[in-house]
Amino acid sequence: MEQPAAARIRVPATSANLGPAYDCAGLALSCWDSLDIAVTDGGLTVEVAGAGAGELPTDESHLVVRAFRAATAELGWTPAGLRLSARNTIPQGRGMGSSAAAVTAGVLAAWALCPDVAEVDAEAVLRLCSELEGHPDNVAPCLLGGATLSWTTPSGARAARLAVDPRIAPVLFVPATTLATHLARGLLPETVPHADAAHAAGRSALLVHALTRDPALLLEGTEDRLHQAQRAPAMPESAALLARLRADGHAAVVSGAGPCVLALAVLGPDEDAGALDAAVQVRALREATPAGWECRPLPVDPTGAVVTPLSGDHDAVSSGAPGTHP
Ligand SMILES: Nc1ncnc2c1ncn2[C@@H]1O[C@H](COP(=O)(O)OP(=O)(O)O)[C@@H](O)[C@H]1O
Ligand SMILES: N[C@@H](CCOP(=O)(O)O)C(=O)O
Repeated sequence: MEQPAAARIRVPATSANLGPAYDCAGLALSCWDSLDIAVTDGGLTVEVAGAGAGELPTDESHLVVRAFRAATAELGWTPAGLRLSARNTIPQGRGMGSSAAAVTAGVLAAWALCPDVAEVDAEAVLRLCSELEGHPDNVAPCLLGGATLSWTTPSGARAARLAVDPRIAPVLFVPATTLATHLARGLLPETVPHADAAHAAGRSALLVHALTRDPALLLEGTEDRLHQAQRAPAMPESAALLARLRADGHAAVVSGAGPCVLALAVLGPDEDAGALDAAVQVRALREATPAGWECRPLPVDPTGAVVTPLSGDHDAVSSGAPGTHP
């Protein structure tokens, strides 16, 4: 069976941690980068439109290219040349998982285009993406869609998908400023008190229950002691917004390593679920938006990464987990 010479890869933004579940929970959001990647006779061409245009490199150091090369090396394949055309809508350095999306796109492209591969191995892709990214909590929802739990074993990262309660509506607050994830990780202490570890374990377990069965518990289920306060000096506006939203009863968290803030609104008329009228909630959140920030309701992306062959004579290539588009 002939592999496609080119593929279109669509990868979603993700919000990691969701409060207490540091490095292990994440949510895919309806905001995507789309990349056309083609094998050519030689050389490397990189074009970037949208987020990062004119700023991201267009050579071998481009993150999608680096991830593609890492995957082709694992697959034992050396393509002659490569053409990459990216249309990005995920802002970089904001805590929306742009680097995980880039890594996922590059690794999936290698699997989709490699002539010796019949189908994408979802486990191998998750393992390599997590190694390249350094933690699995963004790449797991990027690949699988919805909300995921992810963890690392001696043989690599693994992930499980959660069925998110459909009343939960993510609303993202996006500042103009950026914070590199590696710098934010450097702000965290080597160790934490046992009481804080116990708090994180309890709240993370509660978070899963609240996300899947009882959204009324989201405010308590998103309480964090492991990273948000420790990183606050690097993003004081985010910390202030977070405190204000939580004091008003919104289940708000720092998105990933920040500086975006994510609020999990609970929509619908079901008072037992702690829901307010949808319009009231979204209006209240919009009114809380600081000057210079953008308030973006972003529904959960249930699908995750999508791979579409752009030529060749066989059906869409996918990991089996990521969806496919006709
Ligand atoms: N679409 C992309 N294409 C190429 N490189 C990217 C892309 N998105 C992110 N990156 C790289 O990752 C960096 C941002 O990663 P990171 O600090 O983890 O922020 P984020 O929270 O957005 O993932 C960028 O500065 C860039 O080097
Ligand atoms: N668990 C990580 C998540 C980083 O997410 P990003 O979207 O900021 O890359 C962390 O908190 O460092």
